[in-house]
Amino acid sequence: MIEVEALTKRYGSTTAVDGLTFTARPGTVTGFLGPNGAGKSTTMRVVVGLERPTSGSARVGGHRYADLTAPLHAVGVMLDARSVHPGRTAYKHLLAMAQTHGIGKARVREVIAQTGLEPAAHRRAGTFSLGMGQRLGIAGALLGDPQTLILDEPVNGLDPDGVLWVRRLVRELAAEGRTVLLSSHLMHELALCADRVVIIGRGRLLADATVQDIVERTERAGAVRVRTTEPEALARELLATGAQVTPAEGGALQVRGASVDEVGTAARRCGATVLELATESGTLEEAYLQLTGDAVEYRTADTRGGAR
Ligand SMILES: Nc1ncnc2c1ncn2[C@@H]1O[C@H](COP(=O)(O)OP(=O)(O)OP(=O)(O)O)[C@@H](O)[C@H]1O
Repeated sequence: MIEVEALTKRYGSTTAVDGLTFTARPGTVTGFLGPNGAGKSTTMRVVVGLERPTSGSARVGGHRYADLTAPLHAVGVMLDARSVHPGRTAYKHLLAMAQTHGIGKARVREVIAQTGLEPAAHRRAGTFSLGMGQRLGIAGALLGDPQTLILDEPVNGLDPDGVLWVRRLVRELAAEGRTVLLSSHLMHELALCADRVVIIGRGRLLADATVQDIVERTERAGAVRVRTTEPEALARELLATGAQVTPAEGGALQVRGASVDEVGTAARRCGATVLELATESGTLEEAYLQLTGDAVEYRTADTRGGAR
């Protein structure tokens, strides 16, 4: 369990984290999202004792990280996969970590096998690809068989096989009752592997809910999309029943305030042939973009030439 409570972290005049409260629970994969500079890394660094909070607190399994006597057994952390000494082999790196906690060589070999690093175990980490470095970082996080895992961008640099492997791994870890906090900018991937998401912007909480709840809050969710041979006639028919109708992509109509059945019946009344009819559902990416629209620190001009 990770409990972040009223956490604030300032660097001089920059407030990186601003009164943030959330809990990542056992048996759950919690996705941690936010635009660049939102304060995710700072929050994770405070949780694992690399930064002191300005105010508020962060606890792992009920303890401050600094009070943990054997941190590797309590929380497995992968914050920066490149932080490995480049001259050390994967095996030596993990063995050095293991020795700080009296963990045996058998466990080192176990996590090497679990993360698919066997063929590279005796190669220097400096020669590793980004994806192999990620696997080594995850191996280090798993070493102490911890109840809580914090993984910053674990799928970054992984090939499709690796992405699938991380997805299965985090699901398995949660199924074993562990707490997994996972940051990623890959919304589609997070939607597949996270149960809940915590979304922050400018250091503040924007949303803390299940993926399903968040997706249901999108502007598109619950609307009906209909494509017909007689869009004008159907629009008139629906407007007369009090529904709201707007033009949608591909000559379709987006309808609010009427169910699929009601739209189908209205089409029959006005003699329109229905070519397509479905309830729309949003995506985590849409929900994220809607929620963080005002909290993006670094904007890029969009493809139409204007700022979003
Ligand atoms: N050591 C530091 N000194 C000064 N400012 C910092 C420091 N670390 C982070 N910041 C600032 O705090 C804010 C939050 O940064 P943080 O790295 O936590 O964001 P993030 O959500 O992890 O971003 P990203 O997705 O880009 O990794 C940013 O404005 C950043 O510039």
